[in-house]
Amino acid sequence: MDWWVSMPKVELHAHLNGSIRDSTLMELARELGNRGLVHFPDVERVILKHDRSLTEVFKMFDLIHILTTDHETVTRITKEVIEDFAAENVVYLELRTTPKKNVSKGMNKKSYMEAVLEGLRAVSTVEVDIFSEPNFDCPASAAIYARNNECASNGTGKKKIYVRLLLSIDRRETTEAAMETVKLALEMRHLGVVGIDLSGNPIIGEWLTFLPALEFAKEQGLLITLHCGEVHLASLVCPAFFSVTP
Ligand SMILES: CNc1ncnc2c1ncn2[C@@H]1O[C@H](COP(=O)(O)O)[C@@H](O)[C@H]1O
Repeated sequence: MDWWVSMPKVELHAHLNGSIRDSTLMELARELGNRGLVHFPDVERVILKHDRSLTEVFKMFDLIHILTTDHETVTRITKEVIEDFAAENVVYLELRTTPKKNVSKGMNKKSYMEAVLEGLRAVSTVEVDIFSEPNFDCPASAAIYARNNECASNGTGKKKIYVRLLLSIDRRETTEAAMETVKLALEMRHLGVVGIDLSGNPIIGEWLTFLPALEFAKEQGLLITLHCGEVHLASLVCPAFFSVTP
């Protein structure tokens, strides 16, 4: 195993829908293609393209969101993403995702997050710990070679990954929708949710739209992460972000 793979790692910036396996995206696209809902060759081209511009990145996310609209798929990608990070010896993962509504699939923000939690429970290659304080006192290698090691989790012989969740507010959302996400995060605090993220296309939306929800989150003790500075114009409002001291 390459040393950089075997080295225990902390991943603090993973977007669920930005971490899906290409093979899964292709499979989902092919299924929708077979049902006539997308034109598979076009989707395939987008998925396999490298060196995307920022605009193309956000078009890609719109496409991915078309492929991952139902609860089962959200559960599947969550499971796979955790297993993939664990396979690369990530021992602590902060996974962020935007709770979504999709009336045609009977999905609301809460049921979306329940599907994510179901994905955490479905992970089989590694023990997922969303509750306990991370303990990195065990030798780093214990996280990797947990078998027969007293640092191994509950005698399962599996290595362990600590996972914490952040709920993202998409810059396309309204103040009310942002507030709904914060309230959901508060409701799910005992389930590994530690914070709120503001993300999405930086040229869309106004900082003031999200401020009430972010201030409320902060008052309630949630941690906050903010995407800022990806494009020059949007960078100009970054100093305002520090009023909520992420
Ligand atoms: C390039 N840098 C970035 N800047 C800003 N937002 C980003 C991002 N990369 C990803 N996202 C945000 O994460 C969503 C996908 O994951 P989820 O559907 O939430 O799981 C994107 O739609 C976007 O809102």
